[in-house]
Amino acid sequence: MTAGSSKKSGAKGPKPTHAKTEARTLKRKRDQEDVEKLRKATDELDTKTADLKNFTDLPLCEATAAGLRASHFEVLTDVQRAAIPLALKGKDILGAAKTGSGKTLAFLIPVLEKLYRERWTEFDGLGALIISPTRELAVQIFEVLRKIGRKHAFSAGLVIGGKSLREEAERLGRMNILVCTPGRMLQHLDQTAGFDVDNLQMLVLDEADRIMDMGFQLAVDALVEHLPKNRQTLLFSATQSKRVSDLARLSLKDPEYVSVHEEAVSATPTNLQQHYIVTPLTEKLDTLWGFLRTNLKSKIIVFLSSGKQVRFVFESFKRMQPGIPLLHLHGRQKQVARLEITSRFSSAKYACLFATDVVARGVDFPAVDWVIQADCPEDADTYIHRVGRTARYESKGRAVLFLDPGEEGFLKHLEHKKVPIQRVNVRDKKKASIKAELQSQCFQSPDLKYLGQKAFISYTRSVYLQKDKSVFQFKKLDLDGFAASLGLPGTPQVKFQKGEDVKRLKNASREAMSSGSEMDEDESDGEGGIKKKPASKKDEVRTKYQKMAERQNQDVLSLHYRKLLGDDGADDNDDEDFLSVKRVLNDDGLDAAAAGTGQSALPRVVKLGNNSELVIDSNRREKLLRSKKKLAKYMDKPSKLVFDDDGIAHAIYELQDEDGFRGEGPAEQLRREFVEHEATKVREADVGDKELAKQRRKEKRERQKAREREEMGLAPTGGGGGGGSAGAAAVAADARGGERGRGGGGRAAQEEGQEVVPG
Ligand SMILES: Nc1ncnc2c1ncn2[C@@H]1O[C@H](COP(=O)(O)OP(=O)(O)OP(=O)(O)O)[C@@H](O)[C@H]1O
Repeated sequence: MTAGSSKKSGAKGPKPTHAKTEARTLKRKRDQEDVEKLRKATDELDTKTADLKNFTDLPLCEATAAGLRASHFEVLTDVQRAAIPLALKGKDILGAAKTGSGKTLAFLIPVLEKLYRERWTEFDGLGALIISPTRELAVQIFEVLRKIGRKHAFSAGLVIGGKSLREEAERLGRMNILVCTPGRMLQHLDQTAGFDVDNLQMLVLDEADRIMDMGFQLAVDALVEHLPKNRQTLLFSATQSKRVSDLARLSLKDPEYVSVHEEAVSATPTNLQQHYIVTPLTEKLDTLWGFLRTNLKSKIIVFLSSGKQVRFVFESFKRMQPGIPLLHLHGRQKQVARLEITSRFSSAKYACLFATDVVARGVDFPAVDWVIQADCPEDADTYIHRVGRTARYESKGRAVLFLDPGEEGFLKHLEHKKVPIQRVNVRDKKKASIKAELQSQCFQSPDLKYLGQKAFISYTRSVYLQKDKSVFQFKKLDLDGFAASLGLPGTPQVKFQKGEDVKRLKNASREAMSSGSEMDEDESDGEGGIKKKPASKKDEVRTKYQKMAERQNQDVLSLHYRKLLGDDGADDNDDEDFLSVKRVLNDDGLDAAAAGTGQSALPRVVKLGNNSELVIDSNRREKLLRSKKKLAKYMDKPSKLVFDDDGIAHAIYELQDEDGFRGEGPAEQLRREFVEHEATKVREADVGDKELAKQRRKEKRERQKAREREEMGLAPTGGGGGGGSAGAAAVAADARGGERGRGGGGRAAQEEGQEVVPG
């Protein structure tokens, strides 16, 4: 019976709720049949012989197929063709394929299919967990998941920190698929009450070798502890390790090795051109500058070894305006800034991004023309991942590695890994030195000089700490030349602790997380990890040099630099730095923490007037406050002032403002009037002066005559008339000459008068 006929007869139709229930039952039945069909097709699929070209050749549910169609994915890539059928069959997979070859879809499609086939609903909780070593990569995976999973009803979430734990925790319980970074996820597993992962069907590790690297080992161990053993596990990377210990750690069951490019002649994409330039460390920035200036219409990523290098090169090049938009990205920036920069660079047509290895892996920036490795990577795997940011999927790309002559040993490692690379030279006419320009920039800006000092120390330190001494030879570094090439006025002193290990330092933050201490996910200058819990002052053993370095640099720390740090505010507690500069000041200039405790153990800043500041962070500086003389050294130079009749201070020379000057008439006329006026004054003064001089000469002569007469025994001559005239002359001179008359002729006249007045 149809709904229409029941209406006609006037009889009541079935209740709408019944219709809904019926429809739902029908749908469930259809879905069940669909799932059965898919399972059968998958079982029948012979992974060795099947001729798979397109996604439509795979046994995929309609929702996944529709998502792929809508995202314009049609033809399978090699790794997708090899991995997806095996994963659909429920196998654990260890997948390795070149950068940009489409590994993301190779694991996301099986994730969606697995949950679909299990008829996963919102009430079943977390079904799949995808782990990425960096936030950038996690965000990207999440975006691809949203695109191809748009027709599915699963809920998916991104857990990468940056929000409060509670905010994230509230949503976690409702998610079917989570994309996360290891540390943050572990935090939730440890701390979020009611977050249940017992049902988890699938665990995916993208960039697995990195995640299994020592920095994340402990986090991953702890994370896996929480997960059910009975799950499917997929591991993917462009450089896959097959370490048995790693596989045991993840409890992989008879994993299938999918290594589609193992037989390939090169480990890097065939459409990637790779070159290296031998350029001494002291000329590296010149070479980089020259390169940028000649490639203004390009999209370029420049990899540097640390966040400090990135900041210095970005800041200094920005001031010199190369003519291409500059961006910079490193692990110490706030998440919002990082995401914004990533999206700006993604959408830019021409731009240069200075970055650390935080974007070396997995990140899929569209249409990058060049990857420049200005600092030599720590190993060949890092090289392969870095160059993989260009020439992705079917596009072309070019990469250039800068090597100091001492680093040419690195080429052997590349050869061993099947990386084809050719030497090129910089054309002589393109060579130009920017040393003088950098020197002038550093001279003008203490902030830049400060960044340069930090860049110098972090670079030399990283070379010193590298394990591979065949490539990284600290002793061969021309430290003075390097410092000069950064524009620094002197060579900062560097001193290292024995037994330091660059990887351990880079990863220290991540290792710390295994202790389960309160922490937030973040990254070191390298790749993803967990922000280190700041060591207490007591725990922190600081060398004499560290203390000295702090003092050396604090005077150049200005407001501007704090602004520069801005989003990088967490800087400097990162790598047990020699130059720890961490000042959060409240209104009265006291360090917030110090003010709270009433102690001066933490640095505080004292304002000295004339806008200068002094950082007080040691007893020596504390004492300095008591001596005005010593303090004067830190103050600006005094300037002379004159006070007018109203007691208002003025500079000795004050320039009339231009408008006022112009309002008084034409400049030439004013000049003439001024000259005339001054000439009249001079003439008048001249007449007076001549008169006075004449008078003085006369008086002198008369005095002399009087003395001569006295000596000859004669009585004074001239009587009243003579005296009168002398007196009269003196009065006249006095009236004329004012002060001058009183001091000279006036007194003479009095004397003469006494002489002439009879006694
Ligand atoms: N089947 C496909 N058809 C067309 N484009 C594809 C296909 N698969 C992947 N791509 C595109 O290729 C690019 C690289 O894919 P993806 O990021 O998955 O590479 P990857 O192998 O994970 O690289 P990496 O090792 O650097 O992480 C992406 O832009 C993606 O959209």
